[in-house]
Amino acid sequence: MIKYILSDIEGTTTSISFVVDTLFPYFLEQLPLWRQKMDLPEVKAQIEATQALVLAEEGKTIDAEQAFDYLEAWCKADRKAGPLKALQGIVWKAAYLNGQIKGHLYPEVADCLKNWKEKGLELGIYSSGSVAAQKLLFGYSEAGDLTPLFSHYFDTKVGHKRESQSYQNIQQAIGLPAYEILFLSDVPEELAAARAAGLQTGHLLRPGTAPSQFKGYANFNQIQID
Ligand SMILES: CSCCC(=O)C(=O)COP(=O)(O)O
Ligand SMILES: [Mg+2]
Repeated sequence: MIKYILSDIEGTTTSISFVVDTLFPYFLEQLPLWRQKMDLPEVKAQIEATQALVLAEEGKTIDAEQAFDYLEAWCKADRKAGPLKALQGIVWKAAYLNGQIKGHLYPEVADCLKNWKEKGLELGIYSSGSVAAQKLLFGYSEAGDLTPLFSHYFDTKVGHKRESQSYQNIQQAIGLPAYEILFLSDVPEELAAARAAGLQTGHLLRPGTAPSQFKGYANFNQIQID
């Protein structure tokens, strides 16, 4: 019996277009201003993390300006790199707080999440977006503040989404048997990794997503929890 629903964000609760056509352009537009703020501790930490990642991956030592160039290029390439995701969360914060951006949700998502919670299920999020960015999206969503619904938020600090060890780490953090956790995502490789860790899986087939070997659902209303 399912006791916990763990959901992906982009392509599952939220359209890919919101991320690619609203969030990423806002980040890229604001990035030149943040180059001027590279001494802020939270920005400096992500520059240093970018420098460490480039050194590890390419054996190259880069300065802070070059780190910003990498972050810009990674955003344009939709690379799910930890320092980029952390900086995006920092940059997006102002736009959520001043109402310029509201987190997109597919129409049935908020009500389904509330119904599941009322039925006694626990809810969690696992996304490549940073935990801070996840809380902004659900805290300032089109359906209001949904953050009280969630017991846990996981990002790639727990591991990458296509690796089964990440789901084992999540299962241990949640403290329920793996078969009582249902993971929802639009990406079959993520579902395969979750299944390998013993989780149940559901493939969200939002417009533009192709079916796979995993049980598919056009939207959250189709997911029956007994
Ligand atoms: C919650 S932050 C906005 C989405 C984002 O940047 C991202 O990388 C989402 O990836 P997901 O793992 O939710 O498909
Ligand atoms: Mg996704």
